Amino acid sequence: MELFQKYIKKYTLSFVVPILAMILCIIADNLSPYIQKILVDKAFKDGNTKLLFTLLTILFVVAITRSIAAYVKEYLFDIVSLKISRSIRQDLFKKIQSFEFSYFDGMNTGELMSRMSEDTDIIWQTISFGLRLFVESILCFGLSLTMMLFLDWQLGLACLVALLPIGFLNLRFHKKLSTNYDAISDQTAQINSTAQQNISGVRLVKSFAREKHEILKFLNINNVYYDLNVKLSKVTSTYLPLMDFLTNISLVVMIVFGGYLAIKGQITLGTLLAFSSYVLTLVNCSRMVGNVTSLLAQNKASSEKIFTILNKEPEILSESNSYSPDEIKGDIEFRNVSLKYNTEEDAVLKNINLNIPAGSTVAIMGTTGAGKSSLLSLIGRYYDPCEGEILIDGVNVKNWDLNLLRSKMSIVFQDTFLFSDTIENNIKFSNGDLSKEDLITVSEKACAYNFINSFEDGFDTLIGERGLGLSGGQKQRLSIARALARNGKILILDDATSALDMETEFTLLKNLNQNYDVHPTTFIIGHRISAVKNADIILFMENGHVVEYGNHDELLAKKGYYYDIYCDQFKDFDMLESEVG
Ligand SMILES: Nc1ncnc2c1ncn2[C@@H]1O[C@H](COP(=O)(O)OP(=O)(O)OP(=O)(O)O)[C@@H](O)[C@H]1O
Repeated sequence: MELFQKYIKKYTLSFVVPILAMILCIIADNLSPYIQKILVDKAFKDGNTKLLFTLLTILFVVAITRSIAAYVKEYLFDIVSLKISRSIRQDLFKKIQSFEFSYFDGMNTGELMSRMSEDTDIIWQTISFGLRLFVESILCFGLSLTMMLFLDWQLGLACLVALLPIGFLNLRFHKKLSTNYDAISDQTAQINSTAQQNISGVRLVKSFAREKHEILKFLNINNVYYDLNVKLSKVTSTYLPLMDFLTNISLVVMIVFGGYLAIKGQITLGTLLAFSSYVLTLVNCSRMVGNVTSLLAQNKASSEKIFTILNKEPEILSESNSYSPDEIKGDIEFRNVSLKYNTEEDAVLKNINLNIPAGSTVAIMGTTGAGKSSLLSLIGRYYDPCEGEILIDGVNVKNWDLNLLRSKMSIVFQDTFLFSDTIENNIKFSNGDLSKEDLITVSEKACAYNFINSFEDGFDTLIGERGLGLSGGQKQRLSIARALARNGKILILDDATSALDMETEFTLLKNLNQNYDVHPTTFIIGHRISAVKNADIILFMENGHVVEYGNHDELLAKKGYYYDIYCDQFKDFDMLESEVG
């Protein structure tokens, strides 16, 4: 709630005019019955036409003023609530951008989408409608009650006592709704997340003919959502009529007791008429508070979830006075580095020590799950090691300005991701200033230019959901072109050529070694000897350890893991040679 107040405070000034307009409406609403009372008691009774005309004019002016004030109030409350929800959504998006990889490992996209859309919308509705009505109803209730007590304290008090149980009921109602909305909000996130995952993985679902299973899975989640809402409906339909009943009781009290006082001559007919208007206002205010209670409860559930994210601090951050040199060389050192993704689990990297001079090409091989990607993820601080340190140009990565460090690196992840946009924009994602000439150069280097050119719209071709589908190898080459466009001093290709045929892979890797002013320190995770053999350093990883280190010739001479793979991959050639030869 503190953060919610922070946003309200931020826009305090924007609330001034709509609140004044609201107060004007409330005064107008409470003035009219009083004028009507004078109309009946003085103008009608005494046949005073001059007074009658004056009072009707005042009633007309009050009505016009109220309409204008109501317009200003509605419009400006809408504007300020839109501003607040825009601000929250923006801060939420900014916060999500600041989180490290491990945050997203434990969070699903659908849940975050719910926070950004439905939950933020609820906050908007609460401020523009719920909170406003709540405050308006309470103020209006207070003023009407004061007027009633002023006109006749006995009758006013009797109506108030009749209305008291509603306050108590409202509190209980709010509590019950809060619990229900909390569960509904979680379930909405679940629905979003399931639908989002299904749509993203629609090809997989179809290729395994798992549509029925997915429909059933969604049905179960949807049913839980339905049950929760039915439960909520039960609460609402029990409480709201009960509140209506109690509010109507006060009307009966007013009619019976007020009629009695009028017959006794203790109050005038005009007072009775004004009372009936005031009691109706009290009844409406009570109903309104009951109705918006539901929205306020919804808001409580949503804002708690949003503010849990906003209150969370990212774990991987630049230090103040961080190291931000003009240039980066690309010397990389791993000193006694170990990594754990989860504190309770075993380390996935164990005491790694490496020294990689700037400009070298390092190839990493190893069994699946050996820790190759994990090792490279430490260079750009996507994760921090649990022990040891990584130094770039002799400075611990933790002391580097994170943004600067990452802006000097290019990476192609194992899972290719391209935006639903044009090919040009996808490549330029890493460097918005890339000239047309450089766009062509990097595409050629990544062996992508020919196939891009074969498309009717060339670089303007739309890819992804809205546009043309691409093959796995084409996607990989576009991702490599995107990485090259950054022209970083550290280049990481995490199994980025796995979908390419050997010849294209060979050409691409050869291109990577040419035409640089300064060759970047390059890491290539690969499985084919042909892809790694020309590297300056080849690492072989096994179960979180670097078990072999050297160049191609050195590793062959060692007759270890690398040698075994070499023999395995080239035995067919030997067989062929011996068969042909
Ligand atoms: N984000 C993560 N959270 C938790 N564990 C992870 C995460 N990423 C990887 N791991 C685990 O760390 C270990 C090393 O994974 P890593 O991806 O580094 O291996 P790899 O050698 O690159 O494998 P592959 O060749 O299959 O890509 C594996 O046991 C994997 O399950």
